[in-house]
Amino acid sequence: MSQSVTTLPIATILRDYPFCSDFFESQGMEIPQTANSKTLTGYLFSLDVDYWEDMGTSPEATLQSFTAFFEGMERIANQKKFSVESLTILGGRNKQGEDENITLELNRGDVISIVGPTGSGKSRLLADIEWMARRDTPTGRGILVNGSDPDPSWRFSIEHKLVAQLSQNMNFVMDLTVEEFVDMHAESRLVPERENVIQRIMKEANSLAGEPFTSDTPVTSLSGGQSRALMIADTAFLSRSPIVLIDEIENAGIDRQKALDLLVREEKIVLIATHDPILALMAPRRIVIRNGGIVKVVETSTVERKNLHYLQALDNKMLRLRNRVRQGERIEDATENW
Ligand SMILES: Nc1ncnc2c1ncn2[C@@H]1O[C@H](COP(=O)(O)OP(=O)(O)OP(=O)(O)O)[C@@H](O)[C@H]1O
Repeated sequence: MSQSVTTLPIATILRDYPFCSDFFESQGMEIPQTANSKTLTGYLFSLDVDYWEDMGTSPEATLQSFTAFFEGMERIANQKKFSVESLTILGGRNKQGEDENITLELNRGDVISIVGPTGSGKSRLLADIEWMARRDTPTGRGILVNGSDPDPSWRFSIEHKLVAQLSQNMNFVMDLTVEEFVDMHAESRLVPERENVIQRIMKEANSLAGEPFTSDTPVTSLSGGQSRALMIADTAFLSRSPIVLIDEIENAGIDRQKALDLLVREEKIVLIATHDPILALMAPRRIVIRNGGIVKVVETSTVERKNLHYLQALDNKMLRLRNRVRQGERIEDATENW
């Protein structure tokens, strides 16, 4: 495919593969309008020796770099075709070396929380999934994708990046606005109609975050909750990874239910390690971990789901209390109406 592209007229290349203009720009090549009807190969070989001397390269080397660039971009575009229908966790051993004795299958659109005391092994389970464990981690667990052993090379492959991980600390170090950050990400994913996608991400991120932010906000000035909200919306719309691992979102002050709904709508498999009972009950199932091992999987019952709004009301009371303390108020009515 990429070989034949170089024999197409430049105008056709730029129309059908608009990302190619980035290649020419990065090479410092300004292609005049008059060359649009020439093939890329024809144009490059029509340039004189002085031009190539100035550029410090040759038409052959430029064609070779173009072909490598084009093939790389095509590979990225083709990632869409790999679909994960199921993820299976094959039990390993707990910290005492006892068998977990479990096989757990998750399907597209499933959300499952992971609960257990501090140090019990919640993050370890997420790490096993991210690493696509093949009985080669301290837990001895195995992970299957679509019922089969994933190829070990996927661990390092950008094309098969199956897992997106949202960790507790998201620190931006780039000097970019929110819009520039999302646009850069969308561009690297070859997303068509980037403007629309950016707007959707901004809208969803703002509906998740407590405090709104605009597209010209520098990413470095986002609060913890706002960056979390941005990354969740960004993951939902731009990440091709079908599996999303979340390590704690409870402290980020974002709308947890909306965050889950958004990821589910995009048909991701979502696993959330959490100490937050509300978040744990929002998921239809929860994995209970003790002493490094999965001890059971509990389905959220109808009663639990029904009672969720009581817990949320309690949580809102705590939030109001927190805000009052933050404002410097004295709290002497805590037993009455917070
Ligand atoms: N089955 C296991 N076998 C051996 N080591 C394990 C096992 N499970 C967990 N560990 C180890 O136990 C330690 C604590 O686990 P981990 O960090 O996953 O706990 P956690 O539940 O996420 O804790 P926290 O709630 O504090 O974040 C880690 O060093 C981890 O590698």
